[in-house]
Amino acid sequence: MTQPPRTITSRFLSHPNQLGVVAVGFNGGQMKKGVEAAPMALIESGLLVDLKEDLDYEVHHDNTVHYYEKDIPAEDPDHRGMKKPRAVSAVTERLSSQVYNYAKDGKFVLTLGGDHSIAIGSVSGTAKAIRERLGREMAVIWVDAHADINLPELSPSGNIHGMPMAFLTRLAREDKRDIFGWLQDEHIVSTRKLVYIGLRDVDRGEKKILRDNNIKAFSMHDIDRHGIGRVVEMALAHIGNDTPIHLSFDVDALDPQWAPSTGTPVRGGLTLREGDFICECVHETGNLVAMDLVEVNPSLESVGAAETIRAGCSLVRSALGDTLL
Ligand SMILES: NC(=[NH2+])NCCC[C@H](N)C(=O)O
Ligand SMILES: [Mn+2]
Ligand SMILES: [Mn+2]
Repeated sequence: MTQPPRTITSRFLSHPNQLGVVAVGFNGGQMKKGVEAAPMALIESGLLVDLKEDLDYEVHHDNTVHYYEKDIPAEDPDHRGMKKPRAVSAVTERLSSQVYNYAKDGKFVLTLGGDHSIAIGSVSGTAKAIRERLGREMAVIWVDAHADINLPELSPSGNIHGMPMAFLTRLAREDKRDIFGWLQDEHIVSTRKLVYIGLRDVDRGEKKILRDNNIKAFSMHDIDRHGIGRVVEMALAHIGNDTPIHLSFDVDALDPQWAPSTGTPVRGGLTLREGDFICECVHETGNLVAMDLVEVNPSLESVGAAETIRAGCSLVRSALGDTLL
């Protein structure tokens, strides 16, 4: 269906119709191969063409899926229980500057993962650009079955895709430059500006972190109790209407019925319609400046891969202003 041309507005972007896209084929934040193929699969299914042709975005993309082979060190022993810490650090450091380069011009930045460890790069890059450009702190809406805020020592798996929010808030810190020591003050997100939606598999240590730091979190229980409409309203009210938003969407927030092809599926999740609704509402604020879509793994559950890719495309389109009517 063709849509009437649309005026794209945003309080915090100088070029709200310009979209910088970074395709990140990285899987080193967890152990399952296949998640590196997601950006290609999403693009091949027509995502960027839709954004150009249906939604009128001017898409800036280097037509490359980045695998960062040259940045990945040969030697990468575990450190504080973290697996592949130098690889994740090097890749996210590079990604951070790629995202920053689009965001500093006032473009919207879309990062297609890859596993969720890449948010260390995308969120830090946006946060730095927003600070420089607007002198403001940015908020993060993290839609996920998981909180991804494990401290290295408390992580049950050692997989860094379960830790990005810990490094981004400085709850986890490391001085070695090649293990996230490159993260500076300008890259950091305040725990007050973080909101979760969709949680249902949170580790013991993470629950304590959420409680001790008073982090705003809406679980599936909250969604069952209040309905998705009220939950999104409360999440946005917590952030306030004067704050730029980075939306980090892990496809495993959706129920495996809608997104079976993902590395750590958890039953009892969002319907695709609820996921799209979250994205639509965040778009409607006019405050969204960046989005990640992560954890699509087309090689898992081969029957469900096309379904999962379609769900991912739908979430991105919704966040970028696609409407039903
Ligand atoms: N981005 C994700 N899918 N994260 C899953 C994390 C699972 C678990 N909490 C861990 O730390 O290992
Ligand atoms: Mn997850
Ligand atoms: Mn995640």
